[in-house]
Amino acid sequence: MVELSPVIWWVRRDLRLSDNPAALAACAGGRPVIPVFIHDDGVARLGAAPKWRLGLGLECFASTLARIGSRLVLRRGDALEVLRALVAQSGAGAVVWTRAYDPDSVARDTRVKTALKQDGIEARSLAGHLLFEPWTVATGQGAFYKVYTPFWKVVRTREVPEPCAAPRALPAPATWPESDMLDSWQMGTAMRKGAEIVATHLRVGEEAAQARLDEFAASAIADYATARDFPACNGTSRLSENLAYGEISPRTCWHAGLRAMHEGKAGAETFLKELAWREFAYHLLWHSPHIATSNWRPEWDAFPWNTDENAPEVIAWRQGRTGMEFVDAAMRELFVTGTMHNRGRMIVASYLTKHLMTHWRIGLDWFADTLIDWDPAANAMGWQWSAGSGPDATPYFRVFNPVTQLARFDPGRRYVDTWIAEGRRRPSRKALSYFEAVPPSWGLSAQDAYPAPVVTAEAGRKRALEAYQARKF
Ligand SMILES: Cc1cc2nc3c(=O)[nH]c(=O)nc-3n(C[C@H](O)[C@H](O)[C@H](O)COP(=O)(O)OP(=O)(O)OC[C@H]3O[C@@H](n4cnc5c(N)ncnc54)[C@H](O)[C@@H]3O)c2cc1C
Repeated sequence: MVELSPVIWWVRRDLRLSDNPAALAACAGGRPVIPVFIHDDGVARLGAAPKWRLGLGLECFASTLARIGSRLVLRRGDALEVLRALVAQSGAGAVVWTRAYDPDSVARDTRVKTALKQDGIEARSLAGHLLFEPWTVATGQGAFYKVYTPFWKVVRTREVPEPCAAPRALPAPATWPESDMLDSWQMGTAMRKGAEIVATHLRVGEEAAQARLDEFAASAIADYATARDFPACNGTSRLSENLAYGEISPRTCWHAGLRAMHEGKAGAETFLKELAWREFAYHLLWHSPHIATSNWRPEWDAFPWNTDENAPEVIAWRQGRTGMEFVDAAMRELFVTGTMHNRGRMIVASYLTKHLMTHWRIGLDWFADTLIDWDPAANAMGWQWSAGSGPDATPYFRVFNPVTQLARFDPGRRYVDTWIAEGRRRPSRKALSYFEAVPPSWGLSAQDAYPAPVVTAEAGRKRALEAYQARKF
């Protein structure tokens, strides 16, 4: 019997079988499916933590595929060259993938699609990473939304299709193309010894992601609207880690939120609103890709930001040694767990860009290196929102005071006591693990004295506001 020509499923940030339209499209015609992940420049450029976490996700996804009689082929190189070589080796007639929306991926995918079509290969990209394609949400005038609230008003009433079922099997080709060994990619090299510590906080893979969603929807979602603001509470879903690698689909999360809402769980609508913030971030990135690299409002180019990433106060910020407990606790949480509570992200970003008057790009780059849930859209929007330079941003003159924020959102000081060791008689295990995770070259010890503020809340605010008032725009 003549074997049907295979379909290549180009796996990217969609490490799941359930609700994966690209996976379904690949096996729809009963042709053999060759799942392939390509380590290209985009992967090479990833920061230490997301690259390492991606490697763990790939390992897990390869086992998922093996359980249904398939494999994950790993190849390294330029995406188009790799795909062309695979087509030639396997006789594949089609390539399918899930769409990405960041400018580099869009440019690469456009080039790949055009070239494959010219080669006579069917090349199809499908939705799957978002609830709504960014170009399908538009104002009455056909423009894109720059402010979240009207965006939310439009998308909240939209029908989100139910998640689709996972394929039970992916037909295997008669001969599997050769594959790199994942270990040879050394995805975790830049994490050094920190990996061992961060690893204890991860939940990797599709099953873990679904379990996380189920647990959240069964309990914490009810109090989410208030508990989500208190970093000492386990009040949020923590799904950003899995959404970042596509280990769960946003539709699956959305429908779990809708069900919880219909069951009368009070916090469910707020959860849907947060999922819509993720959509909004992609909406902005798609329509104004420069948000990832430069001030969304160009007048901010003239602002006197500090751009020296080695300035002592910036080093103190990165090391969680600013002397501002809320800021330091959050920066240490980041280093030990690979994530940071949203309240912490807003406070450390405000402190860096306002109290320390440092360019948001320095913070954005640090997050891109250290966050296991790094997301190109949410990170860019979060930093520009915090700095005041973005669309729908918090105004620059609204300076988060890290001292009053602490009193308000960590009234029992559980969060800061969890993460700061210095000066405590019995520091927590997590606070101590920070000193195990950091590079020895930082020269930090739990026995050090806790530092005095590099800039106090009042002095930093005054300096930031003076600079803002003296601005030429
Ligand atoms: C400076 C800054 C940088 C950020 N960088 C990232 C990043 O790199 N990756 C990332 O996923 N999020 C980022 N965020 C957004 C937010 O902090 C995280 O999504 C959230 O803390 C993840 O925790 P969770 O999964 O428990 O969220 P939950 O509160 O359970 O929310 C559910 C989901 O909604 C989405 N969401 C929630 N809040 C936001 C938000 N403000 N913006 C966009 N999506 C949101 C996330 O996908 C999240 O998983 C950033 C925020 C700021 C202020």
